[in-house]
Amino acid sequence: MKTFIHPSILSADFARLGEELQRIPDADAVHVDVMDNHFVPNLSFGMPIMEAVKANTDLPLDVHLMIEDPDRWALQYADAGADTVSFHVEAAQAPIRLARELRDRGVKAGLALRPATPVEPYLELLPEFDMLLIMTVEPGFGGQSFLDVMMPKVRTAREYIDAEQLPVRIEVDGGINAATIGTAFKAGADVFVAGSAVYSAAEPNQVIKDLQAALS
Ligand SMILES: O=C(CO)[C@@H](O)[C@H](O)COP(=O)(O)O
Ligand SMILES: [Fe+2]
Repeated sequence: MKTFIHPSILSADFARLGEELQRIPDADAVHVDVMDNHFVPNLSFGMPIMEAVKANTDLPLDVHLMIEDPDRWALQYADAGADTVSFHVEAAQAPIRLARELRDRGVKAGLALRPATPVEPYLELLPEFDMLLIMTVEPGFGGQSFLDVMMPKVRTAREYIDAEQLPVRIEVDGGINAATIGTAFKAGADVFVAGSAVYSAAEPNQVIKDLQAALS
């Protein structure tokens, strides 16, 4: 199975964002965490920073919206040059309509689940999506510990996606590092977000290479 490492710039130095983006040349995409202080108890950044990120990297942008009312805001991120826009099903009014609007714009649609949200009710929606984002920490902050208890959810999703032969990736987000990535991979994930593991290191790109090596 092809795998993808997506560093999260949430743990980057925002004062030097342009340079930070140049420090991860072996990343498969940049994970962009948008938080509104309502859906999660933290505020990160919105469209101006999204535009600055877009202007300072050629890597695809994997946008993770942790916001209320994504139906209202998600298309702006698509129009600003996202490769993928993931929104939380707990916050969306009309997830299928929104996924179709994103895909109509040529942008991949991702369905994100908080840790306490079961996957089973949403499996049949997956043909409408390109990615399932399974949170492996409570959304809101970088640097938290990986939740092993999410692995049955990843396995359930992997079994369904394989049985139905759906071209849907499974992204795990939160607490991914050299010690946890193998657990998530064995459960069936193929996209791995890593924020603090990458950006707290002296050489972020070496961490990306180490994570890739751990998967091979
Ligand atoms: O969406 C989120 C947090 O809500 C993540 O994308 C974090 O940014 C990942 O950070 P680490 O757990 O890897 O430090
Ligand atoms: Fe994220």
